[in-house]
Amino acid sequence: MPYTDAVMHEIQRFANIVPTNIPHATTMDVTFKGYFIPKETYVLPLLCSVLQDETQWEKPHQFYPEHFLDSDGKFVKRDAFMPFSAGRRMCAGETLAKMELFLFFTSLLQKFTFQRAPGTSKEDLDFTPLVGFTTPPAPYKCCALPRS
Ligand code: HEM
Repeated sequence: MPYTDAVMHEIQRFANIVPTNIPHATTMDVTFKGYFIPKETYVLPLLCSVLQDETQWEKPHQFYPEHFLDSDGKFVKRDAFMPFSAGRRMCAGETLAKMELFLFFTSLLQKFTFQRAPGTSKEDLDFTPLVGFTTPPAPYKCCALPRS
C-alpha cells in the first residue's frame, strides 16, 4: 500500500506532534560543524527544522504525500523524515507507534467515510496545530459515516 504509507508519513512530517523534540545536553565539550559547544550546554534539536527544511522537501509547507513516492508510485524513504528523532535517545516506541498508526488509520478508513460536518465549508477546516510542547490538532467537526 505505497500511497497509504506515503500519506501516513506525510501526516507525521506535516503535523509532527513533538516539534521541539525533548531537551538534551552535552556531556562533554563538542565541536560540531565548526561550532564549539561547551559541556553541559542545553540543546533543543528542533525536529521541525528538518521536517520542513526547504532544501529537503519539494513542498515543505504543504501536505504533499508525493514527498514519499517516486515517479512509478513506489514508496521512497527520505533521510529528512525523523519525527521520532535520531541517535541513541531516539523514540524507543517507534516500531509500536508505526504499527498502531497503520492499524488505526487503515481500520478507520475501511469502516468509515469521513466528510465535513453539515453546514461547514472547506474554509472552516483549519489545520494549523495548537502551539505547545506537543502540537495536537485544533478541535474541529467532521462526520464519520459507516461504509456499507
Ligand atoms: C507517533 C507517535 C510517537 C512519536 C512521534 C514519538 C516521538 C518521540 C520523540 C521525538 C522522542 C524524543 C527522542 C529524543 O530525545 O531525541 C521520543 C522519545 C521516547 N519515546 Fe516516543 N514517540 C511516539 C510514540 C511512542 C510510543 C508509542 C512509545 C512507547 C510505547 C514511546 C516511547 C518513547 C520513549 C521511552 C522515549 C525516550 C527514549 C530515550 O530517551 O531514550 N514513544 N519519542
